[in-house]
Amino acid sequence: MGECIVVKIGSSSLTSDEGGLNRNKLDFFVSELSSLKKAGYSVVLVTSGAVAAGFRALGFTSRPKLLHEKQASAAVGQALLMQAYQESFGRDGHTAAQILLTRTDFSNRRRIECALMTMEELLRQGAIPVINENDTVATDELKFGDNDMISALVANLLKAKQLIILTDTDGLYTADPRKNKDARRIERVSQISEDLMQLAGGSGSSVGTGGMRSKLEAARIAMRGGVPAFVGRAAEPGDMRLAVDDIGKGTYFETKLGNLPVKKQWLGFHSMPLGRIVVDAGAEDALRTGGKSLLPAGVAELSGDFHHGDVVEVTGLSGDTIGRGIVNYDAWQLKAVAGMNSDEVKRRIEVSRIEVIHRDEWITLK
Ligand SMILES: Nc1ncnc2c1ncn2[C@@H]1O[C@H](COP(=O)(O)OP(=O)(O)O)[C@@H](O)[C@H]1O
Ligand SMILES: N[C@@H](CCC(=O)OP(=O)(O)O)C(=O)O
Repeated sequence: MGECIVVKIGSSSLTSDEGGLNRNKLDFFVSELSSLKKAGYSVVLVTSGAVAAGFRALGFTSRPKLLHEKQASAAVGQALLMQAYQESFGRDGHTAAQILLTRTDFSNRRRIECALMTMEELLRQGAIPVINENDTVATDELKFGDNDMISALVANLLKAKQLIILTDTDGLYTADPRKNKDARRIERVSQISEDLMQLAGGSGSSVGTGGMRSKLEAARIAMRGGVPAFVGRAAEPGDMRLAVDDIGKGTYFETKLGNLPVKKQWLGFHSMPLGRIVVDAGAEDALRTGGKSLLPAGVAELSGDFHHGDVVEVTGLSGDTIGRGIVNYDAWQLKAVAGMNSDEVKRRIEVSRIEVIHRDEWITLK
């Protein structure tokens, strides 16, 4: 099994504003992916396009807006999309395998481990997992919406060599290039700051959803998981290979961090925090740079009805997120001892562990 490359293709690259699949474009991407496989890489495809491929067949004249209309369109379009990939990969001698995932699947450790084992087995057998969000069952509040984030989470799970997010623009510009002719491309990014996020706008087409902003959020998660990312375009034969070889038409997001174990990925990216703990400046420093556990003395405030074993989000006094961890106290216990030194805590309450969050059960996020 070769090094793994996760490639995400957006609706705007596969369909037109009027809806329906553009088979020529799809065949082009498939031949690019086949050439990566030929070069020895394992390839995972995350593809959008189900809604855009399906809405016209149901009589809609443009991409529908209501959730149930989009879900119905996706039910039609996902089958069309998959049929097209199977035919096209089949012609190149490859087997395509459909995997549909929701946010709920990612937040359930057993389910996501099953999905990971399935993907690994498919790759071992030389097949190409083709992933999309399971649109027909994803509820509005819990929807990823676009596939940028799914592609980053999958790249982290598979500890991929690289995440390639293909879109209709050749990378991140200093402003939306559709609206600002003077916008310049940013070639390399080593940290995604809030200022950089401000440069990125929404979608430029009526079929795409996330825009550049959701691609930056995805790149940030991939970088945190130790996977470098590329956001750009593949329009000519060989472009995808150039992207992998570090000379593609787009923006590279570099990372010096190592891959995260699946347990830490779950904690950081998939778990649902049930409470919030605000820590003082000393504790913030200890968590961010010292690799230390959080002790009751550093707790300034807390909210939420959490219990021992639950995941909580930790913020600094300014309210900015620092990270997440598994808490060793019930909320009522921690309220009673917040800010106290450890000897005092032991005199007042009985806890299995003095650390509020042990460093082994902690991940720094920002
Ligand atoms: N700073 C920026 N740099 C590049 N593209 C941007 C920027 N801000 C907004 N965009 C828009 O993001 C669009 C790509 O996102 P989107 O339409 O969601 O595509 P996809 O369907 O591939 O996910 C581009 O067409 C562009 O108009
Ligand atoms: N799961 C949806 C993705 C919707 C979408 O447009 O996403 P994207 O093109 O990645 O911004 C679909 O297949 O239609």
